[in-house]
Amino acid sequence: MAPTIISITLEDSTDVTDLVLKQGHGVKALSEMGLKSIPQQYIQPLEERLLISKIIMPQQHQQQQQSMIIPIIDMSQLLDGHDDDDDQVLMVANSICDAAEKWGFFQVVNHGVPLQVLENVKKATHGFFGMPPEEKRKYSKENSPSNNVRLTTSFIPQVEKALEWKDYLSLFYVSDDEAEALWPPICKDQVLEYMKSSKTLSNRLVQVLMKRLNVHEIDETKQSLLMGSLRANLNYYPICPNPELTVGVGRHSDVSTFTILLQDDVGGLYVRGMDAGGGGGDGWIHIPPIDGALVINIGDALQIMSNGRYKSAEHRVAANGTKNRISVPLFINPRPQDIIGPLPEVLARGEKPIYKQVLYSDYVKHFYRKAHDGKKTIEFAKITQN
Ligand SMILES: COc1cc(/C=C/C(=O)SCCNC(=O)CCNC(=O)[C@H](O)C(C)(C)COP(=O)(O)OP(=O)(O)OC[C@H]2O[C@@H](n3cnc4c(N)ncnc43)[C@H](O)[C@@H]2OP(=O)(O)O)ccc1O
Ligand SMILES: O=C(O)CCC(=O)C(=O)O
Ligand SMILES: [Fe+2]
Repeated sequence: MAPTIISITLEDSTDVTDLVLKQGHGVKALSEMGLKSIPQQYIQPLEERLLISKIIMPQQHQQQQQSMIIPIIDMSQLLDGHDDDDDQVLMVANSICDAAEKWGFFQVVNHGVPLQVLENVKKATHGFFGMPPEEKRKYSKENSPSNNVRLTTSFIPQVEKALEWKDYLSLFYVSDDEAEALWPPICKDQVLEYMKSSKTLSNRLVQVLMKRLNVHEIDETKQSLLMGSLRANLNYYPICPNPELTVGVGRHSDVSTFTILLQDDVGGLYVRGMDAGGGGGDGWIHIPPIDGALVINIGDALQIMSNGRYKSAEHRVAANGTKNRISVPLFINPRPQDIIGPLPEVLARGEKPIYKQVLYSDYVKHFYRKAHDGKKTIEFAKITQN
């Protein structure tokens, strides 16, 4: 679809807020106006920009050690119905749990989600953001018929000191009927298909991760606690005239149990590296796009339920000066009404809990109350020593 021509010039900050937020054109419209430089609202403080000096180059981490590489895991053995005691299955399961403990990030291939489903959802994302503004505006907070369908920009513009160079449509799954009635027709079927065909992968990942936590049977209550709600975000990062001054997404960890992320071939997702002692380092490692792969990252809810054993990794997205980028994270979460805390099976080994029991919707609301701030959200659930 041809880009919409917007015949206005930006003279002051009110124009930007009005155009991007109130009129719902998003940052995509700013990108398509051919600005020579980004409006001042998007200029991030120096400490939040991704400086080249902070990027850990692949050659560098190969030289440093093999153990600095974010794993790419072939899931076929796990999904092919082999016995759980099969040596190869055990090896794959161990790689998943090790990656979740060390990085909180890994990529999977042969994951069972048909590649056509992934292609369709990427195409549908472009389709949605390519619609005329008056069509997209129907899904903004002011116009959307439901809180479960929301088109917005940046992260939470009302509370952010500097905006992020991203538009996104957030779709919270309640039922097929609701999706049918309320989700944008241009992407509804493709997102539903993506959600449904990711179920086997999600179930298998959860089984494997739970086994290491001493949880051998996932009954209905546990299943719902770990993966009772689903949200898909359709992220659109348009070309940015000054990518070095802003961000696509600021440093954060997801609040999910875990996230399945589909990215296109543009690149720009970075995860925080590790220092020699295994703590968070100050370098950033690129998660390279791999055709047909999915990125898996552990979220805060699983860090809390595993009492800190699995790590919700801090990650960020760089803005891009030459290409539009899309990604489609699928957040697999507890239900809003669930109470989350360290699992009894984890504490049964005598570990002291480091997180308290919190209502998941309180946790998520706390996340949405502030701008992205690295790993600070999880402090909401920490037991404070006195
Ligand atoms: C990292 O970059 C991101 C990440 C994300 C999102 C990540 C995730 O969503 S992960 C999983 C989230 N968990 C759930 O969705 C659980 C189910 N949902 C809920 O529990 C509730 O919807 C709620 C989130 C707790 C809010 O419910 P409610 O009490 O009814 O309040 P609301 O009026 O709906 O919202 C209050 C306040 O929160 C913000 N907000 C809520 N939902 C969204 C959303 N989908 N997108 C953006 N902001 C949201 C918002 O500030 C609301 O205030 P308003 O004044 O706007 O009403 C997303 C984006 C990233 O860049
Ligand atoms: O676009 C990406 O690669 C990641 C986006 C992300 O981290 C998120 O939406 O939570
Ligand atoms: Fe994220």
